[in-house]
Amino acid sequence: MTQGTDIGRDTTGRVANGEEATVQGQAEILQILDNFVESMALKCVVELGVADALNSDPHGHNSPMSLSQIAARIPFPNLDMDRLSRVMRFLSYRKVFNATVDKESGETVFGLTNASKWLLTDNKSESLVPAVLLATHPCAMAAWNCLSTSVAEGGACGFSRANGLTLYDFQSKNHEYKRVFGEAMACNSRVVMKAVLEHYKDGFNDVGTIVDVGGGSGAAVAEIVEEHPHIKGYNFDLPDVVAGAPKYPNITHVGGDMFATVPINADAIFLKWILHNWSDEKCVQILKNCRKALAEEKGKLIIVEAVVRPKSESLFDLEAQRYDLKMLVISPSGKERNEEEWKKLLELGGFSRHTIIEIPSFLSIIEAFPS
Ligand SMILES: C[S@@+](CC[C@H](N)C(=O)[O-])C[C@H]1O[C@@H](n2cnc3c(N)ncnc32)[C@H](O)[C@@H]1O
Repeated sequence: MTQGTDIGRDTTGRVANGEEATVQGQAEILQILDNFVESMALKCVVELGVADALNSDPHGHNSPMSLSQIAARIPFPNLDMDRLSRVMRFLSYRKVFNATVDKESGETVFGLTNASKWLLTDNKSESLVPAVLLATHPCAMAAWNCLSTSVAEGGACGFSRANGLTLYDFQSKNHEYKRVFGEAMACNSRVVMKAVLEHYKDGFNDVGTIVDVGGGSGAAVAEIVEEHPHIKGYNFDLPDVVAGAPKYPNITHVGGDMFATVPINADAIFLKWILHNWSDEKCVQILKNCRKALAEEKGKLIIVEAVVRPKSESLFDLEAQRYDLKMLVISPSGKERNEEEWKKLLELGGFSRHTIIEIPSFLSIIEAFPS
């Protein structure tokens, strides 16, 4: 019988000493390389509605379900049960679902885990379904195939190369993609705002007026004001964006251009997921305009953005690193920044002092104060 050396194992099945590091390296690359399998399996169960099926027990017991019980709750009459069982076996191995054997029937039954609860569609502030659908959308995936060309040649980003138009021009022509993109942004905002409101409560205590610069529909500032009713809120965005924004109590929509001026004086400016879209030069312009609009004594800027860290030390550090490449692929100048880059940018924009506050999210809060 062939001894184990040709497969990198000794006779006891242990990886042979001399080859240990090489085999370990192979396994590490395979783990990174095949991460797309997890993404696509997530997409599969989201599109089939598996988590919702597992949550659809009319008595609200959420008891584990066999494959056929899941299938009965999925609206696809030609479901291939063998394929579904393999997808479920894999995602249970990856701890997205909890697979156990039912003592009475001997059948494998599946239940939700803390991870798959985020795949429920009706769990608005705790759902990542729209994020799954955007990340795995064919137009988004095609952009990644142009990553190497965009790095090798510079110029257009992966998204423009793959889809023929910049992200925003493409959305104006492709309404399905625009909807998927918009829903993913709103999903991200709901999830992040929950963390901001729960973990930055005191940060709003001494704020009388707040402006959300690039606030889109105004949903974020509306949530802040709802939670802190002593605050008067303004939502500032491009004129055509605020023209279509819904009305919220205690919120005034103001249209304008943040590169020209922020035309409202305030105690605080909220800047969520704006600066990562722009080059350093453009960011400095925005920051200087925010600085001019802030109260001299107690004014502060509340930035909500990723902070890229060199090593994985907290739950979300990998996601912040990944987001930098996501920005690289969809935008010619957008990027995520590390602590040093934030410090430099803020100083150039007129904010000499800042504190980074970690919240349970892949975004952090950066409180910045005028000099
Ligand atoms: C990525 S979205 C972020 C929206 C929101 N802050 C959030 O976190 O969901 C960027 C926003 O910046 C706005 N924006 C782009 N250019 C702008 C400008 N020159 N002046 C004001 N707002 C602008 C866009 O309309 C959009 O609503």
